[in-house]
Amino acid sequence: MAQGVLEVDRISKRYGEVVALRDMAFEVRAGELFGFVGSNGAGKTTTMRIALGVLAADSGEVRWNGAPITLETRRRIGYMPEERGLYPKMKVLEQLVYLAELHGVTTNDAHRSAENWIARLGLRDRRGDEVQKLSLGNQQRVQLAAALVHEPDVLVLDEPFSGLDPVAVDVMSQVLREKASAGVPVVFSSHQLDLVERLCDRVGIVRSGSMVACGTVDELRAGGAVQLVVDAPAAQPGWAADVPGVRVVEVEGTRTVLDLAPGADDQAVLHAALATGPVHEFTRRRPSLTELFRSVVTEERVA
Ligand SMILES: Nc1ncnc2c1ncn2[C@@H]1O[C@H](COP(=O)(O)OP(=O)(O)OP(=O)(O)O)[C@@H](O)[C@H]1O
Repeated sequence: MAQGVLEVDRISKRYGEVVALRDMAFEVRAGELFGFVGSNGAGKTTTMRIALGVLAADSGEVRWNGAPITLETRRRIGYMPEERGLYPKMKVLEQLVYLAELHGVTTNDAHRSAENWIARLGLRDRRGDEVQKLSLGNQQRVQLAAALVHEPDVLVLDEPFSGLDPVAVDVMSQVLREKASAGVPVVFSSHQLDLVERLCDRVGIVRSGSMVACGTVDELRAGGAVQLVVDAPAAQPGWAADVPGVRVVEVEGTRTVLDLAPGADDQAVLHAALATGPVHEFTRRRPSLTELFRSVVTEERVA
């Protein structure tokens, strides 16, 4: 039996004519922070709702520890929905205690845990305020506390970082890292790819309802095209256009970033650059997660 693993096994889902998910598959292991990325409408929220059991898949299965998700397992998942689901008129502490109790925590433990997360997430001064009176960022901190207050075995978070200030981003990152280190599988969606790249053990890129790339950031980058960064201050636009197997990705001031097709000759690029004048930098590198993501999304638009 797969212990401490959340498995999403070829789930499909249609909304009428719209195919939201097509054989979506991945797993999140104990102790792992998994970043779930994809363009708007790619299917992230639908996947998370199905994983939590609030939405049924047309086919496929989500398993926790090798068994299909049941009502009982659902209680052990900490979920942060995209449309934040707090009671606006309820006070912060009261609300967290209530939510913990709903998950089966005793009143004493619920108080202890709620106070702990309130302190940890910088909400001490706000614990007696109605949620609706908090700023959006603080409401989001409460939402994270709500996902954590019953000390869940799995964390599924839909865009937990959106709208947070940099300090709150750091606190959120630390909490997620700690939870993962304590053996909790953590999956979260985000459009902040630099953050995902920095934070996650593995990343899944979703396109049109399916997983199109999945692995560590290094594995994904190793699968991307080799890039060259060339700083040739005297070069005119189009200086590399005649070199076979080369595509200009972007121009940053005097630096040009180029994709090299397999088998393309980097020395031919160097010759073309030297023909324009001095060359101050000539570096091979792999694409960043953001660049990989862009190329996946571009393929989506072309397809
Ligand atoms: N209740 C619904 N009724 C009809 N279509 C829906 C419904 N919910 C989602 N969809 C469609 O399913 C597809 C996947 O949507 P989903 O919300 O899962 O994407 P997402 O990756 O979370 O997007 P975003 O990054 O914008 O939050 C989209 O085409 C969306 O329009």
